[in-house]
Amino acid sequence: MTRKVGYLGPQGTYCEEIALSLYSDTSAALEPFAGIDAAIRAVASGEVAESIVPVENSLEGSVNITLDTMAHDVNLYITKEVVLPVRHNLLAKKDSQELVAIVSHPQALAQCRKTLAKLYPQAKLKPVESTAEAARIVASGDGFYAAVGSEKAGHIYGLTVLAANIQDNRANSTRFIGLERQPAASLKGKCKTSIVCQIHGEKPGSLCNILQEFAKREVNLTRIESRPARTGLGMYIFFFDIEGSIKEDNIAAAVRAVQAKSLWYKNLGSYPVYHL
Ligand SMILES: O=C(O)C(=O)C[C@]1(C(=O)O)C=C[C@@H](O)C=C1
Repeated sequence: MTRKVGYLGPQGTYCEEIALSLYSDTSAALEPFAGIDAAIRAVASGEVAESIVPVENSLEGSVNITLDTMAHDVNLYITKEVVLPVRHNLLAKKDSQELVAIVSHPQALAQCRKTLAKLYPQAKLKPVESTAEAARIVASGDGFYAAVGSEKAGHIYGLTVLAANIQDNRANSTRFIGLERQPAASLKGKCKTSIVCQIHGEKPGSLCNILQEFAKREVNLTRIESRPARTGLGMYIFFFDIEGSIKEDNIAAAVRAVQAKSLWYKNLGSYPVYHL
């Protein structure tokens, strides 16, 4: 049976670019989804074997819907991480008018905020589900809108590039993850491990106490992110990204110790890291 791989669609998103680079030489069938949460849930329901979704951008930080869906709504494993340098373009119809609005994924708009304010101060910024959906909307509109997206999205939807490289920072890059129902089969090369937990937060030093489990075993963390626990105001869950795989004894021991000290804990898996 053909392996199905979901991504945030429609055709022409950065998620699709990642999926194509991973699976173009195989028989995987790529399936677009209208939202990040829909792409993730499709893995949990068995509709697809894997989905590719964004998790963090170097300028704008976490993609919250990805973190929240993984923590609260599904039980899936991260099986790969792919880092993509993101170069945004302003895409419009050939006969475009003075721009009334610029549409895109909220993360993409935020990554270009200063540049867009300088170039088109009059234009309103309108968030939509993805950069390619923005290009599709602009292509079917009346010429008063432009989209922030990839050059490829411009080609697909027949738009011209009004301005290239409009991200506010040259180092703009996004981390994408593959999510599956089983943990990664192979852990070769550079790997990371992710966990999420809720800890007893009332006592002073609670977070420090958890962090010491990593420090005393010389386990390096690459990221800590907190999100609302959804159990009350001021209650948080913490995501930890760890350098290395769970096959390493010190990491396995640190993770076990953190689990034992947590009110709630979820293993998000160990996975290889790739750069495009
Ligand atoms: O809309 C897309 O093309 C996406 O793949 C989503 C997304 C994101 O959510 O971060 C991915 C990369 C860019 O950073 C901007 C948008």
